Amino acid sequence: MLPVIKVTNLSKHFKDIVAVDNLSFTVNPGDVYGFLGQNGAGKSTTIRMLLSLVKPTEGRIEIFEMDLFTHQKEILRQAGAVIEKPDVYKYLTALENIQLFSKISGGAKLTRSQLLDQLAVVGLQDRASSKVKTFSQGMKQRLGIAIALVHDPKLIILDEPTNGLDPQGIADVRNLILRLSKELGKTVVVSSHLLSEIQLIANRLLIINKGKKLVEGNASELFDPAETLVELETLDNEKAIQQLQQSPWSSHLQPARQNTIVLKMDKADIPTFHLELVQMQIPVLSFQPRHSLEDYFLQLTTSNEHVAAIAN
Ligand SMILES: Nc1ncnc2c1ncn2[C@@H]1O[C@H](COP(=O)(O)OP(=O)(O)OP(=O)(O)O)[C@@H](O)[C@H]1O
Repeated sequence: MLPVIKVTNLSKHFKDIVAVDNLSFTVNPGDVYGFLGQNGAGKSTTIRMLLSLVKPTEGRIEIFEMDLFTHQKEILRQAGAVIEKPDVYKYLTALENIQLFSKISGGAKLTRSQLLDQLAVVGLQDRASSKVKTFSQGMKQRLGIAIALVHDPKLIILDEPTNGLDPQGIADVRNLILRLSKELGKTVVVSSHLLSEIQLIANRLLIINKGKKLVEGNASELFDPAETLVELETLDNEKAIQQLQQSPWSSHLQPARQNTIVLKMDKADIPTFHLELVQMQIPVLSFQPRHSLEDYFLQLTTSNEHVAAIAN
């Protein structure tokens, strides 16, 4: 399966700020690819580079197996995006807005009924003749997505699409993203600073912090509830790590965080591990299993040690 997006060693520096730092990732056809990081992590800058809105300092972006720098027009013709709040005309109706953007997009001319179908995709068919100024933020967001879809792109890129929406608006956008992927076969890249959001929609995800990749993988593996991270603090961590490295648990060791040793294991193995720590006479100060990736994500994105460990 050839990737839809292949990013290799991408970096962006704004003077002395390193917004994106040697980032590589791939998005496959049909993915809902969650792009996760806290505020300022570099998500928007990366997305802007994918859309040719910002020029990379270094690195390579291939989309649909073409180099973005040499095939910008061909690529962007097959991509749709909503970044920040969608720019819609509030004194025009939803239908007039989509008509206007359809003309601007330069794609095939769509009939009124086709445009209404596009509004139906985002659940706005009943409000086609309402002026956008009467819309909730969530409805405007969905209209923005309808506009991004008007030229029938294969790839949709959404930067924080649920930001500022109420719970109903969030659920509507989430369901829409799932439909775009499952029913219309689109590849969707969606950024968020909330793992809980991404967790519900993405089949693959990338977590970045300070412009660097922390984790990339299949959601089913990363969200596996049976997989647990055990955080361990001992009287002498260095010695404990040496002992663990010489034990059958060595393959479970993860990059250490501040004062803790981290091991990844199946939930069912925790009692045995606990017992063996005692048998190895490791003086444990604290022992904390963490079952949720969310917790791990919060730790990861605040831990410089982990970033350094991964980079090395
Ligand atoms: N045009 C710019 N000039 C200077 N610095 C910039 C510019 N754009 C982004 N940055 C910096 O790059 C870093 C990454 O910003 P970016 O907006 O990509 O992060 P983000 O993950 O999208 O965060 P948010 O969710 O808050 O938008 C930040 O430190 C930001 O201040």
